[in-house]
Amino acid sequence: MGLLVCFVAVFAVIASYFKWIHTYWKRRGVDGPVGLPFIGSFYDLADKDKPRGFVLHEWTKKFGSIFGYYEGATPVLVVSDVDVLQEMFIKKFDCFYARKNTNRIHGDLECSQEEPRVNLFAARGARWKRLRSLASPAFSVRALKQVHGTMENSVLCMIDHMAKHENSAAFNIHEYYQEFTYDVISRLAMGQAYSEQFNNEGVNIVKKIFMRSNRTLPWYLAVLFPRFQNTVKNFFFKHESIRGGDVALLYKFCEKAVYDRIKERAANAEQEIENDQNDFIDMFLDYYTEAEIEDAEFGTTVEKKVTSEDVIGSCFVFLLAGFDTTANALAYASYLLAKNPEKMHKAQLEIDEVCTSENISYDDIAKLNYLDAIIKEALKIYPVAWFACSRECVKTTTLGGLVIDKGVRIEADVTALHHSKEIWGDNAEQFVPERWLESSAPRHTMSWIPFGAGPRQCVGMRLGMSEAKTALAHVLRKWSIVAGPETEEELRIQGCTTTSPESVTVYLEARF
Ligand code: HEM
Repeated sequence: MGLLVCFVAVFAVIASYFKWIHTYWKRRGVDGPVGLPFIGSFYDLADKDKPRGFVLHEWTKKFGSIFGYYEGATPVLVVSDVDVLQEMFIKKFDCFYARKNTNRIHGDLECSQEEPRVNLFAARGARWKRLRSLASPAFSVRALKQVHGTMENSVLCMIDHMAKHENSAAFNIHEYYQEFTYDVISRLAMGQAYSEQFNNEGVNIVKKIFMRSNRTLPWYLAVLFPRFQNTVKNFFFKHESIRGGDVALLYKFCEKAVYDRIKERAANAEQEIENDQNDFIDMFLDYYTEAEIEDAEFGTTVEKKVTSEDVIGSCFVFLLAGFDTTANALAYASYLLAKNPEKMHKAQLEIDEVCTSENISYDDIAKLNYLDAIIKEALKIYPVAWFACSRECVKTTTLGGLVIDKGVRIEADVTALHHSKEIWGDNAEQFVPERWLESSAPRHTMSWIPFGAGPRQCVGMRLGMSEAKTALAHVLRKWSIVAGPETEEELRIQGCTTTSPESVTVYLEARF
């Protein structure tokens, strides 16, 4: 009996705590969805078949450009007001330098003793600054020009694979883009020597990681008790939503690649042989140390040093981030082109005029303005990585006059921005690449943020854009992408992290 009373009392305390927490926004005069007891809106936002970006957008329509919800015990603010986003992403970056990472359960992301294997995407504070300063040179124009040949070679291999569909039955073009982007990132980041499209077991592993459901016990526990995230992580370490299953398999690839390279470099150094590798691992390992790194406070200068765990974490995130986003962007662009043949012909004319040699150089790509506009427009209509456009408040401050406490998380409703008639006019939701070529008044910098914004904007943006343009330029030079009876009337979009089309079914018609 005594035990039962205790249990009821503890339950009552927890329930009252959650009830009180769930009035956080109301107490501040901010509207929003009610959500379920304890878990708030987590369940609604964790459905793989209804990506959370769509749910958030429905709420924006109902509650306006600033509203709040609860992910378990954590208040989250959703913003689609351009000035408030500018304040958060840029002006007050010092108070919002952490990305919202609730469900990744990575432990303390600023402390290397707590979480040695952090990656650039999840890292915070001075750790993030250190990793970012190491990664950025790999994505500079100079570096991209150097790797353009390798990337174009992967495009040509994709074209060879696609050729079997020429003037033939409809097929899912998305699969080809997925093989292609995984191939590119494996070659650039992991030192894979040759193209391995349709022969790379990593592709299925990564696809499965992106298609995981978030409705799992460790995630429920982590959102319910954010203060105990680390305990949850340690207890469920081998669970597939943390470091088990496909995630463990992918980490194994990265571990092997990094440790093999460390050994190879040590052997080369002994024999005084110069390193001839030139991928991301090698670039990171130029700053390798076996000593433990003590990252200071955010805002202090960072030393360019990495541990093997940092490098493994970064390779892991490059494989994920470099694969899905660009493949999806290509699939959406292809779908829009198939549905809008007149725009496709316009792009083909531009490609024919600019790309007069067999190879398409980095400089040619820079001249393809209409193709650039097509990809931007595709990312406007279908933002693929809105979940990443988020921050966590690390120092209590204000946003748009509203007090934001440390620990509160903020998400941008990217769809609301990209589809806003106020920003883009009456044709906001239509496919109009021409809008990018008009010299009308410049739009607010937060109107289009498929790559995020501010100092934490996507580090791979240039690589993603140049990959997408090179691939589409080669495809459209050879074929027209044509819609037919099998082409989806509307795309079925899924995913808990990124938004991925289930399939994009098109025909390839030879042009010449
Ligand atoms: C069309 C392609 C891509 C899209 C739409 C995209 C989108 C995004 C977005 C929205 C963010 C969050 C930015 C923010 O918080 O402000 C991000 C971050 C990131 N992306 Fe991309 N991305 C793409 C391609 C790539 C590629 C090719 C790579 C690398 C190989 C990459 C690596 C990363 C990394 C490492 C971060 C974290 C950066 C940081 O926190 O400092 N992305 N990306």
